[in-house]
Amino acid sequence: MKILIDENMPYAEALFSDLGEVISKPGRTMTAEDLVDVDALMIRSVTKVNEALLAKANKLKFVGTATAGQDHVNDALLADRGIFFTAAPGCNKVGVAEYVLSSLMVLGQQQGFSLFDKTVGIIGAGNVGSYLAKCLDALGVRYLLNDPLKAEQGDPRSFHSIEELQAQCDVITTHTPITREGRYPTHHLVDEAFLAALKPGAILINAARGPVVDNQALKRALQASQIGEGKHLTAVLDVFEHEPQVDLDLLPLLAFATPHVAGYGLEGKARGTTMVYNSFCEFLGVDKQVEAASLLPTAPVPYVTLSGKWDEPTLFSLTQLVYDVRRDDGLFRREMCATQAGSPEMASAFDRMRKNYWDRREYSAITVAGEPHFGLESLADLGFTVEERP
Ligand SMILES: NC(=O)C1=CN([C@@H]2O[C@H](COP(=O)(O)OP(=O)(O)OC[C@H]3O[C@@H](n4cnc5c(N)ncnc54)[C@H](O)[C@@H]3O)[C@@H](O)[C@H]2O)C=CC1
Ligand SMILES: O=C(O)C(=O)[C@H](O)COP(=O)(O)O
Repeated sequence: MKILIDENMPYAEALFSDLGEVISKPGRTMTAEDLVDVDALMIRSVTKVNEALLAKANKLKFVGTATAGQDHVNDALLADRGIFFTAAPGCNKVGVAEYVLSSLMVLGQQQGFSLFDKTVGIIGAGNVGSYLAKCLDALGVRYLLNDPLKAEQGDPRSFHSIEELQAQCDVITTHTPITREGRYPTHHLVDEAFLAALKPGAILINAARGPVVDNQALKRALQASQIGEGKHLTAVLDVFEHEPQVDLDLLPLLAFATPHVAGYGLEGKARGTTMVYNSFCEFLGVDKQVEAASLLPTAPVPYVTLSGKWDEPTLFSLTQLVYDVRRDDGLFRREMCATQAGSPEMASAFDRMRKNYWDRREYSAITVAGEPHFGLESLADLGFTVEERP
């Protein structure tokens, strides 16, 4: 059996080699030719599964994407051809939420505000949005959810309109799929009118898909902010319209910019790979299942002892010890600015940074020890592993 995998899928080569012959290729440039005689295809978000890719897929029975988003896969086409399809919903929700928290805490330090005083608007209350809400609950930060689809499905949480978010929220963060059809399309959900309706000084974060935000409208709004006109907006983008190409006029206007790595924790990638692997084993009727946690190394700083009840600066230190968005932002700007807009070098640099991504961890990789009254419960709710000491 031949199994073709994206080379940017940690742990996949070792796991899938147990089941067949593994061929590993860059996901973005896979072609129809690569699928000749291939039985199973394991991908990430950069491989478009469409008619063109499947043109020579004479043996393909299984496609697995180790990602939450599925917009790169024509699932109806796979169903038509009788090819089994599986994804990894929720695999990287923790990484994305921790990306948002890092961005907000660093911005708080830079701009002189406390996250605890802010109201956060979460658009899209699925796996990522709900996990972020759980983290904000742990910290006691106010938030409003917007998700008309969940509201219509009878989800018992309290949902708010976009207008309410725009009027009340200091931060708006998008966690929807990219959709162009239906009653609630998300393509350019954040457009000129959306931006114009935000509170002055608002922060916008997009770690969903690039085209959820109209990048040209955002650029105009940020340019206006810079010359003292408009709303004084701040924007953080992990995803871009037309990536792996990046608008070099937009880049300097962003507070933080990263190459689609918000969900790139090692835990999240291991979950994505194992979810697909476990599903493939079930599909084959092979009695094997792998726990993502069993694949993970110990974190560089696995244990921290608190000397007292945590406060905001301590929370900052603890969370940034795990993930500081400035690390990715700095490298990304250097890499992008060394290339020409629209060039193949820019695309290569974008993908290289993702392929060679560092071993970023999630909060759970650190055990925080302290006395029971040090506020360990909130840290546990935020995702840290905690150890109570008498
Ligand atoms: N930057 C990154 O590294 C990552 C990006 N993503 C992106 O984030 C998206 C969300 O991820 P998950 O939460 O795991 O997906 P999910 O499918 O669990 O949740 C998406 C939510 O968005 C809601 N939604 C759809 N259209 C909406 C609209 N017009 N307005 C408000 N809400 C709407 C849905 O009802 C659903 O509850 C993914 O589809 C993917 O595109 C996901 C993981 C990592
Ligand atoms: O899961 C998703 O959806 C994502 O956006 C991925 O985290 C992006 O990573 P790649 O699949 O492009 O490596």
